[in-house]
Amino acid sequence: MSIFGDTEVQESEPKKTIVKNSLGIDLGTLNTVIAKPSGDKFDLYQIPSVVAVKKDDPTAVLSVGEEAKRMLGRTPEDITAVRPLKKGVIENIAQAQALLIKAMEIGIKDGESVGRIVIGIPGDSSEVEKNAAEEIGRKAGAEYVLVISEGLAAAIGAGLPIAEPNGTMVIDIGAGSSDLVVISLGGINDIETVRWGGDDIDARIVELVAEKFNVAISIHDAEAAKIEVGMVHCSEEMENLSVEIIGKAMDTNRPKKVVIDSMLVADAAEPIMIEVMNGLQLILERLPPELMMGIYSNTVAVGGTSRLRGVKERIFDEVEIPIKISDDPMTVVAKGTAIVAAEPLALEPEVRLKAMR
Ligand SMILES: Nc1ncnc2c1ncn2[C@@H]1O[C@H](COP(=O)(O)OP(=O)(O)OP(=O)(O)O)[C@@H](O)[C@H]1O
Repeated sequence: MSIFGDTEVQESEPKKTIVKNSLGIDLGTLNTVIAKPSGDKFDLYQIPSVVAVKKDDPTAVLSVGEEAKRMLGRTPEDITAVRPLKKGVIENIAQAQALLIKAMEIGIKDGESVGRIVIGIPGDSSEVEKNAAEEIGRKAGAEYVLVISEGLAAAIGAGLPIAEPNGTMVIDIGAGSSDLVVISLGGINDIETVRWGGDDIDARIVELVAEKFNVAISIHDAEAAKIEVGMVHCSEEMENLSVEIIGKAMDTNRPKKVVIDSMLVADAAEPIMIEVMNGLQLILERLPPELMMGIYSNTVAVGGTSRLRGVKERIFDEVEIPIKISDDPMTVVAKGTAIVAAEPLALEPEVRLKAMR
């Protein structure tokens, strides 16, 4: 269990009615983030979205979270470590349920009952996927489960004026998928989901290093290099940083040092950025002029991949919308779900109906 700060002060209004033992959960492809309302702040926890299962019975979950992640790549022959979500979509219900139960155990102390949980899932999830998430929450022991779109949750967590008619937009660039969500009058007005994200950048870095240097590197080293020196192509000049990695020479099978620089990461990120930009163009094509002013003044980027240097500049280059990168891009969805969980009035009934599309 990793607690990464329970001291952040939420800027939103103090809550009126706190529902006992309410939890917000962002069920992510890479990480599951749990936010527990605590006064006007949140206790935040994060676990890797990984479970270890028996190879011959993928529903037999042996461990979840950190412990399962440590097993990735080094499991005994009969055990495998897998992610229950792929590209933001629940792939295996039993595994996702184990993940959710773990998340609830972390957020709720022993012997306490789980009152109300709100789960954020990608906004373009099908009815089947949405029902599966609700079902999992109930099976995991929650009295009340509400599933809302991650984009709407992010907007609430970021304190955007979601109830106003002018509109706001959230650009959520995650690990497996990216959601572009327009919100007005408390509901989702339009959404475009691109099944690409930071994981794809890591995979591209591995490919580019193999092509360029004939060296195989691990996906974990690729991700670490991306986080350390990463950027995306944009019109503004960014410092070209570099990091050394030891990989395996593909011709000699010996260790070999390679240098990964920001330009290589930007090249690897380019196909993903193009997909996100195309999604943005589609949203803008459909956007009624009435919402343009709101979008122009109130667009926030969230999700871990929005931390790459140059994302803000690239978006302005492409669509001339000045965006703000969230201060807490990886926890804002969980915070938004926790606000809804703690404050039943955060989403009015008619808004709830619009919380998914
Ligand atoms: N500082 C950083 N710079 C660039 N990328 C980062 C940084 N920190 C995290 N990431 C990337 O962000 C991604 C994880 O983001 P996030 O936690 O928002 O995704 P998720 O919610 O698990 O995924 P999804 O939204 O697709 O279900 C990973 O690809 C990770 O490598």
